[in-house]
Amino acid sequence: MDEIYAIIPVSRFSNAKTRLSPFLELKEREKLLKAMLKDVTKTLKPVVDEIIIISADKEVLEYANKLEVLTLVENEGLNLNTAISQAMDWCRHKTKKVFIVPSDIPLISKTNIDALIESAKALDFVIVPSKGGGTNGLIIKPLSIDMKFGEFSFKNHIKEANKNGFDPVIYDSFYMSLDVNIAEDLGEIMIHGSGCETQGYLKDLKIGVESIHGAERLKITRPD
Ligand SMILES: Nc1nc2c(ncn2[C@@H]2O[C@H](COP(=O)(O)OP(=O)(O)OP(=O)(O)O)[C@@H](O)[C@H]2O)c(=O)[nH]1
Ligand SMILES: C[C@H](OP(=O)(O)O)C(=O)O
Repeated sequence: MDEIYAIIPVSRFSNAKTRLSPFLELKEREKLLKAMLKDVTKTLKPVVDEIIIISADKEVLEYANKLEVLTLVENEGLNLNTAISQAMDWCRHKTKKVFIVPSDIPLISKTNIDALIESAKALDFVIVPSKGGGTNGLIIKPLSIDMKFGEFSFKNHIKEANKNGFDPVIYDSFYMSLDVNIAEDLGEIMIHGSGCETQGYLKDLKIGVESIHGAERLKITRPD
């Protein structure tokens, strides 16, 4: 039996990062997702036994093949939580642990991923919080809790851990907490993401970032 597999759920390219649609066009959002997937898979490859990308989108799965990871076709009618459960079911007799990771955390390469994986091997439940109350990493035994991705999933995953008798360990990583959902998040990638594929793509788009001290922290710019 292997030690740990990463599971990366990926939505359809046509649904990719809809909250960025005021700022990036559909094709640009697809390219952003591809760049983020490159960063995430490159970071995970050396530290896990397998990476599984699960998606309902044929084109996403074709791209995943190019990244040389395993792919699973999501069953029809599933949502994010049930898709992850499908992937966990597929690997439950193959690996002791799964590391559930979203596709939109390109700064994962800046965190101490070896330390996270090593410490998690001896633990039942490790969770990485995201900005805004979500979950950007979960290391558990396959199917040992119900998936609660969605609104305030960090709090809900902790509840699930407690309900199932696990002692939740919180792994605090600034870089992994930064998922890319809105324009301001692109600014964080411009600030912290040197060397990342994702920053390279945003530079191609000539995305700029300025510090402002108003209702928002960052102003994101782009030439017309
Ligand atoms: N397989 C699968 N992955 C999903 C699904 N919905 C979201 N994801 C993935 O789950 C992770 C977290 O997604 P979110 O940040 O909540 O949403 P998003 O779809 O990327 O972006 P928005 O459209 O802006 O909400 C990302 O890796 C998504 O690609 C789904 O229905 N199936
Ligand atoms: C799926 C959701 O992602 P977010 O909306 O925080 O990006 C979550 O982490 O529960």
